[in-house]
Amino acid sequence: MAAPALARCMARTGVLPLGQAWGRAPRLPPSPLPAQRRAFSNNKVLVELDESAGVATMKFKSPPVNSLSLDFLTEFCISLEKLENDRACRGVILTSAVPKIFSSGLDITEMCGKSTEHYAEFWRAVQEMWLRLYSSNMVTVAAVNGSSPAGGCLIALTCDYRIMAENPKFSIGLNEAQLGIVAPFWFKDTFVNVVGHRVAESSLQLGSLHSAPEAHRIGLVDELVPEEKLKDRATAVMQQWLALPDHARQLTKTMMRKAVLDRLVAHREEDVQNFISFISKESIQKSLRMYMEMLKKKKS
Ligand SMILES: CC/C=C\CCC/C=C/C(=O)SCCNC(=O)CCNC(=O)[C@H](O)C(C)(C)COP(=O)(O)OP(=O)(O)OC[C@H]1O[C@@H](n2cnc3c(N)ncnc32)[C@H](O)[C@@H]1OP(=O)(O)O
Repeated sequence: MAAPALARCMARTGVLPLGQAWGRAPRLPPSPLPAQRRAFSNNKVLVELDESAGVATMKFKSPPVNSLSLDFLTEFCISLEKLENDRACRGVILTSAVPKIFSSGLDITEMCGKSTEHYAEFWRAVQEMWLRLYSSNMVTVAAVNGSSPAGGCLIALTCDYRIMAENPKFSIGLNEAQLGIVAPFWFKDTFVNVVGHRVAESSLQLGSLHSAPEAHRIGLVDELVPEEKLKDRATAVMQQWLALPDHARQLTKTMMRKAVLDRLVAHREEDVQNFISFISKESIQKSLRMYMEMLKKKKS
């Protein structure tokens, strides 16, 4: 691949190949030192690590809508990898610093009118984000504090647990079909693993965006809480998960997710080529352009 974002990411962070990350020694519980907080930030995400609790909070901060651009995905992977390699961190809470939006999904402008090389680089970055998060040794909790269509929903689905603010105006779902595009098999597999085949089948075909209460009813999110309680509830859930020995939880997670992860790892390049040929079609480009125009018109 021609100087892809992930190659840069690996060069900068010394990231291990995915398979090796699984074989990593179990995390140690944090040492009983006085409470210590560390923070690091880049253009797209802000990370605060509470060393005494062993928990990091990663806040998406890419206004206006936290769209998953190539830059965002690269910075996300770098931050996640830093935490993954930090023995003081056993869990991460993903949330948004942008009011009312968790993430608007893949950045549509990255999929419109670009070169084949760009599509390949972008798609590899999307794959990498999912592979790293789905196989993370850390406990991952999504604190969904806003709308979360498509790729934004995928991020939440990829976590171990989802808590959503109970605002009925917030929606979540894999709405790709509404854009005239198709969620790839690993989006679908992740969705099926959370909500089951029947719900996933109709929701995916209709490209449904579910209101927060409906998302809870179909099991897309695990619980709803008032927005002002979201942070505290995510912290409490995290403590509950971290009360268990890491090695038992990690091995169980690996067992539950391995088949789905292995499927993409085995077909990664094929999946990139499939994305390129699909997204390059003139009919698909036209659908995406029309969708972007519709978003703009909605504003005026
Ligand atoms: C073989 C496999 C092939 C393909 C697989 C591809 C899988 C794709 C996965 C995806 O994630 S596709 C993206 C799907 N996302 C959406 O449908 C969300 C679209 N956005 C919205 O619905 C809304 O913007 C909102 C997130 C609900 C926020 O609404 P709000 O009213 O607050 O903001 P507004 O609509 O005015 O948007 C502000 C600004 O941001 C631009 N925008 C919004 N979403 C995206 C996006 N996903 N990518 C790029 N840009 C986006 C929007 O156009 C506005 O821009 P402007 O200020 O310049 O007009």
